[in-house]
Amino acid sequence: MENVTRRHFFYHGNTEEQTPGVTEEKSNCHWCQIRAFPTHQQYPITIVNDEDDATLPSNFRFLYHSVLGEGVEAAEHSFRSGCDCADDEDCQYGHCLCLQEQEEAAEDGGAGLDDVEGGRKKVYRYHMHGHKAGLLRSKFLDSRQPIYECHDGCACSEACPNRVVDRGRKVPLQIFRTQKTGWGVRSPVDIKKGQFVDKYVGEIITPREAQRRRDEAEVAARKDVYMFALDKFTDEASPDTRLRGDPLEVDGEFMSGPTRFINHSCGPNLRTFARVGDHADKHIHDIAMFAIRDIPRGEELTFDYVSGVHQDEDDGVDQEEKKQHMTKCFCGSKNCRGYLW
Ligand SMILES: C[S@@+](CC[C@H](N)C(=O)[O-])C[C@H]1O[C@@H](n2cnc3c(N)ncnc32)[C@H](O)[C@@H]1O
Repeated sequence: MENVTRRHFFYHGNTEEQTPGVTEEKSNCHWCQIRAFPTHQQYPITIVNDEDDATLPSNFRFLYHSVLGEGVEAAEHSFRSGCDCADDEDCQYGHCLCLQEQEEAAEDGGAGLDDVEGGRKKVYRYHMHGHKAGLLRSKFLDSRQPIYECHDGCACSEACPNRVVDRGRKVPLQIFRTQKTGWGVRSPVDIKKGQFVDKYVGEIITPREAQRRRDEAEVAARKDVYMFALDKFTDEASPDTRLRGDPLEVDGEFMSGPTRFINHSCGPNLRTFARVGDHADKHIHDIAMFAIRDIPRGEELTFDYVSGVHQDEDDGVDQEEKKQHMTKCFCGSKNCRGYLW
């Protein structure tokens, strides 16, 4: 048990007057932090270690939502907009305001435009009906296009089929001690191909702050594994000035959710997707993780840390010399590339 948890284990219900320091202890306790998640009863996060005496880093704090760092702001209310589809069924066609750019992106990238029903183009990403409802459709599992969803600024209901990430995580997760790669994550329930698992949350920071943190880190690449650039909509020609220049980044090293403990695999079972709700918040878009195949309960969840990043083998540096400074990959998959970075 973690020291801080052990200290206040018997004083959970006590007030500060009864047990001075209890408030601070609770706020630093990982168990109290995950118990405070609104999804705790239905989809709890658990932490187990059957391998050694390690505990989660004491300077780590669980977050349910990302927090905005200094100099980072969400859009003003007057810039916000949502769709006006009064009928949830309508949020699958190209005329839904939330999906209009998805249609354009689909035309650009070739993945997305779909069936035409009664002359109306269906552009939704998720299965809408039947036992697959809510699952990302197979043809998009390889897509690099962002996912556009309806949100609380829309006229459709909370049950709208195009609000999968918006409704949040629907699977319990367990952070567990692995044999070779520190902490990892698994689920005590089966996860279906195309199912949304969770978002990567953390502190959203400016590019300047991100660079400062990299410079401060002993090994920049080691810091990089906790940082996600929110660059999906970066465009020098964008009329939205927040989308020009270097993007904001999410740092999950010291504040994040359970996905911060997901390890890398060269043959992963999850993939990350950029997801946006209100289009005014593209600069702080979500990083959403979906299963790319059926995952039986208990199997470790993994994603490819360097997916889509071109690694040049012939960069002029002696490969053997380079390997001495690289981190060995223990993913064990048959296509393992051997090194993390
Ligand atoms: C984002 S963290 C994942 C959680 C981490 N295992 C922990 O205990 O906090 C990334 C770090 O986990 C380790 N790791 C993740 N995947 C790995 C792999 N396939 N092989 C070796 N180490 C891995 C590396 O130390 C890496 O810097």
